[in-house]
Amino acid sequence: MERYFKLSQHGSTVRTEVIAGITTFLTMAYIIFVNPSILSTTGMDSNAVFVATCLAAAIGSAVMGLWANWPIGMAPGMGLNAFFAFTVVGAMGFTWQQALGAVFISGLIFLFLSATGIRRWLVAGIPVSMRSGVAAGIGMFLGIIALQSSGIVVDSPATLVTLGDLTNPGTLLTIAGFFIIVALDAMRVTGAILIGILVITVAAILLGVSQFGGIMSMPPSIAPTLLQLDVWGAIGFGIFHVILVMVLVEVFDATGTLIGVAKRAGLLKEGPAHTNPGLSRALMADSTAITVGSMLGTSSTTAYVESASGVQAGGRTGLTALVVAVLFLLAMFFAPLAGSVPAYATAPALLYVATLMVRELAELDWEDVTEAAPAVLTALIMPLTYSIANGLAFGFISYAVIKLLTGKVSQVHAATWIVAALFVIKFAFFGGH
Ligand SMILES: Nc1ncnc2[nH]cnc12
Repeated sequence: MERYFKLSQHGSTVRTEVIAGITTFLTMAYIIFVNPSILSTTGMDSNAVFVATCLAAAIGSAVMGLWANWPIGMAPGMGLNAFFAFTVVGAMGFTWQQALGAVFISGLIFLFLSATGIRRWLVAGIPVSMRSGVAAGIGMFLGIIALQSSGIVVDSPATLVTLGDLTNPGTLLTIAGFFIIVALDAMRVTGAILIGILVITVAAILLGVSQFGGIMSMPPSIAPTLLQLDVWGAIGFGIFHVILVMVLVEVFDATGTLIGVAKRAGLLKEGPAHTNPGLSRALMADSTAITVGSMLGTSSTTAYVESASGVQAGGRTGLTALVVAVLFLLAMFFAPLAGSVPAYATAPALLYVATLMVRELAELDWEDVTEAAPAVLTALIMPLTYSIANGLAFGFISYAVIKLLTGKVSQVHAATWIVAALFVIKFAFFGGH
């Protein structure tokens, strides 16, 4: 284990990695309940999607751990599942089988881009300033997920967002959990985040704020979605523009998350990011998981920003991801137990990590607005449109345009132009979707 994962070389131990893996899993586990509820709006069997979600997350996280040796959990992504259910099937009228076919093809294209040098060239086109913007934006994205799921921030017809009901017991538990985690982590207590999550879970159950759902249940059948993808139907029905959007969002969602979380873990120190062997392998793991996931019956799998919580808990190697994988497998049998951890308990962990990741903005050269403005825009758009890929899109487009207008075109990488143009085309044809 030590030799395979190079634990001591990364300054980690088996114990730390296990704690990190449990921490990341707990912050991601909501997806095994949320994904079936979103995808079943297309007519997919929600029990089968539950199993497909657990298996896709387990396989993706295992490949990430064993092949890339990075501490990053994978699962079907939010945003990507909504695009699948509400846009491709709901609004455009494709069948869910054809949509799965499109996910499969998008995974193969992503794999092709990763295996050839194209993906590396695309990553090289992300300016250094924007990389800080990505990490900070991911922090703020975690922040809004936490603030919303805990009820601290709620929607408002007048101002879009507003303060929630701070007398709600669940919301108060989140706030208490945040203070517990910050205090424990400041005192360098091992497993601070995990302790915080568990303390709030127990308190929520004791106070009757959330229910204890039981421990075990047998997994349902995956047959209704297994190998149901319709690849030829997808091609035949002219779904190419859907595939293009999927590839664009998958590549930049994954790249953004991987760069942001790996930067936080100190895994991107050597050399430029685009030549980092870990990143190449991580993206191969990502694209493989997308393809496998579509065969099982779920929308695109991606690297999870919530992994930043395990990194904060000390996770530095693939062993963390392998622990996440094992827990997703177990979750098929322990769904009631996993469901007993309420959002109120994981929100404080995500909120704490959010506060840490925004620090990346300090790396910016604030004297040069042609660098700072696109980076800040990248960061702001991520939480406010609930999408990492949208943040990158705004960053790329504004970077290119601002450099053009200020006579600094020579500083713009060719890949930046191409990606900016692709995103403009995407927005022109798909609007906000
Ligand atoms: N699409 C996504 N990208 C990264 N992390 C996520 N966590 C949940 N959905 C995600």
